[in-house]
Amino acid sequence: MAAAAAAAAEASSADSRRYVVGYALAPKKQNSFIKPSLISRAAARGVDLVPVDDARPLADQGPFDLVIHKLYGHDWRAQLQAFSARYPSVPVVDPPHAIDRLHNRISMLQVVSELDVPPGDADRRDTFGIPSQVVVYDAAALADSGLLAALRFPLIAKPLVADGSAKSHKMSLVYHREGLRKLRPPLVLQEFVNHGGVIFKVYVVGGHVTCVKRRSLPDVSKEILEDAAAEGTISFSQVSNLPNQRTAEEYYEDMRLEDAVMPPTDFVNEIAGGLRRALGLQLFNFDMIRDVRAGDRYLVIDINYFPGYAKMPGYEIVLTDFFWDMVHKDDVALKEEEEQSNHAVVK
Ligand SMILES: Nc1ncnc2c1ncn2[C@@H]1O[C@H](COP(=O)(O)OP(=O)(O)OP(=O)(O)O)[C@@H](O)[C@H]1O
Ligand SMILES: O=P(O)(O)O[C@H]1[C@H](OP(=O)(O)O)[C@@H](OP(=O)(O)O)[C@@H](O)[C@@H](O)[C@@H]1OP(=O)(O)O
Ligand SMILES: [Mg+2]
Ligand SMILES: [Mg+2]
Repeated sequence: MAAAAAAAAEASSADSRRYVVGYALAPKKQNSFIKPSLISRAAARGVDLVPVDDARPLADQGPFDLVIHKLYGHDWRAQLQAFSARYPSVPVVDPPHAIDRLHNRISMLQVVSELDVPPGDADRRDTFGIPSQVVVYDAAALADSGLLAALRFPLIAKPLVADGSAKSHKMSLVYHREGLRKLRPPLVLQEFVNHGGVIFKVYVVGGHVTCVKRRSLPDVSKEILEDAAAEGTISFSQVSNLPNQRTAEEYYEDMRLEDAVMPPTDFVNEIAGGLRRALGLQLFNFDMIRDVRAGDRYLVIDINYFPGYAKMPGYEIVLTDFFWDMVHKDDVALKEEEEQSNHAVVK
């Protein structure tokens, strides 16, 4: 967005016009995202956040200048369609068909493999990709050694479907082949990559990108891998629950999150921008780990729609800016057109 056009649009909105953002979120998401600090920050810029009433048709509500949502299902889709038919110029963030791609852990990461990111800085050696993985639809396939030939243990088994249910977050670490027997397909078997116990979470909000570091699963030691008597499988759904030879707590005492080096900002921004374009989404985050075997190799392991933004530093400002940009899209485009035609006249 041209800075002058944005400033002009903002100045002209110093009038009393208020904008309404309708939000349709599950109760848990509403509690974590619609904080008083966000409501007041947005209100100060003329943007009011209003809940969508799930007992009434969406198209009968409003008027809204923007709709944001994280709800699924046939009925909700139909409601969004009816709304867009009645108010074609009101943006709906994000389109359900684009969100769908993130509900399957294969299609979710396929987009990373297909990403066309420019090489950027010629000196940069950092590369990115995804861990080797296969999809397993049934128990018979788990016994198929051909299918697993391409993978090296340890593996992490993830439910194929990533629909936000508690079940879809249940993971297992599988150290040995026998451990596979306990698993329940459909799932994705992905190589577990040692990454120093630190994960990078990259939050995308329209054109804004923030990368933060968090604790992750500890590395799997050589001793555990070589211990034939060790448990074949360990299940977990939250990293903090992970049992291990050394408890996660002991491990984390050794590992100082502050010491972890962040990936280069322009590298992260390019991946984030590429994903935003390829996915056609404005609100998502992705998890990235750095392979300890090659310090300049990064792997994207997860992409989430409308994640827990309240954990992102400065989330109120970032989200308010995004809402403001979305409700002023037309003003800004108009100003830019005007500016361009003025330039043309001066020439
Ligand atoms: N291939 C991998 N190698 C090493 N660690 C991994 C790998 N995949 C996942 N992990 C670890 O397991 C955790 C959970 O995996 P993942 O992020 O795929 O699950 P999720 O349930 O979709 O998470 P979220 O809560 O972010 O949606 C990661 O945060 C990371 O700590
Ligand atoms: O709030 P929700 O229920 O949507 O939970 C989301 C959670 O945000 P929260 O922090 O608000 O719990 C996200 O955490 P961060 O990656 O940002 O750390 C991430 O785990 C998403 O995958 C979850 O979405 P789901 O996949 O379960 O739909
Ligand atoms: Mg994750
Ligand atoms: Mg996820």
